[in-house]
Amino acid sequence: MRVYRDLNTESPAGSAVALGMFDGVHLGHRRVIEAAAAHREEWAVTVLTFVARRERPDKKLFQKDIFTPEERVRRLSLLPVDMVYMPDFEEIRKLSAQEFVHQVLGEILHAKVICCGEDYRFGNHAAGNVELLKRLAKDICAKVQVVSPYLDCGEPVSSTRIRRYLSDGNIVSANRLLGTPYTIEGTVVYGKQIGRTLGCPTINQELDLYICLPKFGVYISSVLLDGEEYPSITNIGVKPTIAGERQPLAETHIIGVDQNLYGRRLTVKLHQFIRGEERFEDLEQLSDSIHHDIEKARHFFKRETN
Ligand SMILES: Cc1cc2nc3c(=O)[nH]c(=O)nc-3n(C[C@H](O)[C@H](O)[C@H](O)COP(=O)(O)O)c2cc1C
Ligand SMILES: Nc1ncnc2c1ncn2[C@@H]1O[C@H](COP(=O)(O)OP(=O)(O)O)[C@@H](O)[C@H]1O
Repeated sequence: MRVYRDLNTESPAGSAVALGMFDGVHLGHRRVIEAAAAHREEWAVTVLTFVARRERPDKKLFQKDIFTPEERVRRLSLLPVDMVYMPDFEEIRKLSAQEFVHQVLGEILHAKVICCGEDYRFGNHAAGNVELLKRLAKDICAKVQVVSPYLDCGEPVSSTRIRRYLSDGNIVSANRLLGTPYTIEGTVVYGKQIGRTLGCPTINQELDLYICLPKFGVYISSVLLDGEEYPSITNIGVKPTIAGERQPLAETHIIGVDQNLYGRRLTVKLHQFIRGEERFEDLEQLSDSIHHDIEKARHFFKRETN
């Protein structure tokens, strides 16, 4: 899969284009991509998305994304996609609806088939809708395929729903809608080296503050290490029991591993929320609670394998 971070490269051939933000690359997004991928024998399967602005001019944050753009690309790369165009939003923001279809979809992507969801908007001030897309697509001899919303429990699967589940700690529902577990990816950094004194060393990963963080608390998780998946337990939060700065971290104890992991880039999958983060009276109470959490994780994986 080739990834272009701007619109300067013309598609070498005709393409079946999936349009959308695709934040989360959830089950609904996959339907749109599958609709484009159904034309793979004939056309290159191309995802046209963009990197949203993170701050407003007044420095306030826009709505946070589920995943970083890098994670979005990684998830897209697991699907039948040949090319991803992911320009900065600024590059397409000013284009009128007609310019977007004629110039971007027509001249750059050579779109032959255009797939999108019912609520897809495009062009300056998001003025274009699916009806206008169908009309303008005729000018470039492309067909439009509108994919109806994919439902879960009778409700459309949406990035908004997933964000809400994440902030409620409902990781099971978030994972169901994502179609694959929510992940945290990052380099292992040094902490205060207290973990090992509690009998629970943890890999510490910094969290991107521009993404929608899961509810602070403890999660049953797993870590992919040298091609093998290990059970683990993760705390996401600011560890209020420990004095010091309050940068949110993901801290994960990997069960059955004793290895120096500093500097490694690792992926942690979250499976189940077990409790909120607490401020304990002392380190002994914290340690007791962590060991209780580890037991719960062991039990969870024992059930999974039986
Ligand atoms: C399973 C688990 C649960 C945790 N729960 C809490 C908690 O409820 N409150 C808290 O302040 N810290 C919690 N922590 C974070 C610990 O305080 C932290 O891992 C420990 O102090 C070691 O930090 P270090 O990596 O800087 O050495 C938890 C860590 C783990 C692995
Ligand atoms: N089972 C394990 N799970 C997580 N980290 C481990 C494990 N065994 C050894 N380690 C190593 O120990 C380090 C964590 O020890 P810890 O005392 O918590 O230090 P720090 O405060 O720097 O995170 C990890 O970064 C990793 O290199």
